[in-house]
Amino acid sequence: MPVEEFMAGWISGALGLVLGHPFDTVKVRLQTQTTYRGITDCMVKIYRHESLLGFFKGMSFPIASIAVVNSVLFGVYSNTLLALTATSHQERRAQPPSYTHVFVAGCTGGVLQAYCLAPFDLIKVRLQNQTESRVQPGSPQPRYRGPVHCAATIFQEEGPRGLFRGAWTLMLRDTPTLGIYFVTYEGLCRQYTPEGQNPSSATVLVAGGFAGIASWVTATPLDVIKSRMQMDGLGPKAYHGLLDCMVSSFRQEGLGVFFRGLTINSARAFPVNAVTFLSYEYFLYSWG
Ligand SMILES: C[N+](C)(C)CCCC[C@H](N)C(=O)O
Repeated sequence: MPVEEFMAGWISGALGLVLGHPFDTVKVRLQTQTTYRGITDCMVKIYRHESLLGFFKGMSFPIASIAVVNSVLFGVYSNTLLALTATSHQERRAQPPSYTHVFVAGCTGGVLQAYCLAPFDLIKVRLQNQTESRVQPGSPQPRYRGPVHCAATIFQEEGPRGLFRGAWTLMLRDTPTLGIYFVTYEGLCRQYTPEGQNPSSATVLVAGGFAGIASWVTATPLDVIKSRMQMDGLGPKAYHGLLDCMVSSFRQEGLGVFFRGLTINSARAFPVNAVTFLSYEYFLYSWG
């Protein structure tokens, strides 16, 4: 089984992740807390109260986990295509796979990566939602002192299954939307590349950026629900499940609730996925 795809997926994922994390923190706060009036207000408050560090809360764990998550996504995607079409990454430019195959391979990568991502994502969301200041002495201690402490506390307070809170919603969010991700990327690359050639760096950047946006736009409604389900383990339970969370969020906040974080998700998605695809293609090309 070709392993370069796994390696390239890992490194490119890490590069994209650091770039996008500040956007991600603002997004999670906007989705789960009601104290902010919008993106700018949220950014100003985080900066004033928690300094620049506030934007990077909860990042160390995703950096460690991206090794697993992104390499599973890209590795499974590429190897599923290999199984479906019998063409390796290098051969795929000359013999492009059908969009159905690309979609199926993307969904397969999506299911497996969601399973690996679930506990890491839960911890990230819990840490990002802690608003205690780290710089002011004498401010109250946050509930979780760091990722490992957070994992241990969830395990103790909510049981081993607690670590997979929101996992089902995460899988529903990621399976079709990662199919869309790869179809958009492939589609745009083919559109702007002469037949049989490799896409230029500019094409890869733009196609990757728009693939990220397309995937996040379609993922946002379930992303909101996912974040809420993940937070719903602290204190009395607010929701009976995925459907109940959707219905009661809609009743209380209207249709707009499903688009919370859409602007910031898209703004983050472009640079993150442009860099992810560019470095992925670059590594595969230079190792190939
Ligand atoms: C499927 N969903 C839209 C949730 C994620 C797709 C993009 C994955 C990328 N690592 C990123 O963080 O942007």
